[in-house]
Amino acid sequence: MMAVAIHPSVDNGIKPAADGFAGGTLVCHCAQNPVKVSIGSQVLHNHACGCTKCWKPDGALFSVVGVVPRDKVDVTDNAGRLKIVDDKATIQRHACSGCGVHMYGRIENDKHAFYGLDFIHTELSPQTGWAPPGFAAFVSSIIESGADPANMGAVRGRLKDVGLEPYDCLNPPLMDALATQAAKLSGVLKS
Ligand SMILES: N[C@@H](CCC(=O)N[C@@H](CSCO)C(=O)NCC(=O)O)C(=O)O
Ligand SMILES: [Zn+2]
Ligand SMILES: [Zn+2]
Repeated sequence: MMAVAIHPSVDNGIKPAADGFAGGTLVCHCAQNPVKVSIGSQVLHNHACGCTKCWKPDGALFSVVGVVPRDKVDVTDNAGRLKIVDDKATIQRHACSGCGVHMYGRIENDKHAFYGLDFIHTELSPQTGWAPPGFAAFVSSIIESGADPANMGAVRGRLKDVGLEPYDCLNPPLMDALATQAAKLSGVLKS
């Protein structure tokens, strides 16, 4: 049986991070005058994401998305074409209105555990050396985009085979960070 396709950067062999790698340029898919975003940091918490909101390349079941400090994100070319996909979402995804690619996602709520971090897709960069995805998040959510529920065993099996532990939310460290922030905001945990 053919292996389940997850995402091109996973299916074609996950490439390791390069020591000392400190960023690159994200380029949208427009053939002319692409939007370009300069990233001055290695990516953190990179993961495969099955949610309905993260940008996926054509034919992929998952996106690959990670975070960088928002002050390391600089739109250098054609910023005027960026539009916010859903300004009510926690993560405001700035997409190219020409090709639809999401260039960065920003959290504007300064009480959010991940405030200060922008979400990016490193596959948009010609540079190599980005930290690869380390786990798979929101795996069950691919069903919301039309994936066959009967195929979930095969999908989770394939993710495990390539070393991406499947979770139906985020991984334990990130879920702990969200819960810690909730406990601090409610006063249960003194900060
Ligand atoms: N089942 C929903 C889940 C969507 C969801 O909660 N996505 C997460 C992860 S995105 C990157 O890891 C999230 O934090 N979303 C906030 C937002 O998207 O603004 C679905 O699939 O839609
Ligand atoms: Zn574009
Ligand atoms: Zn997502």
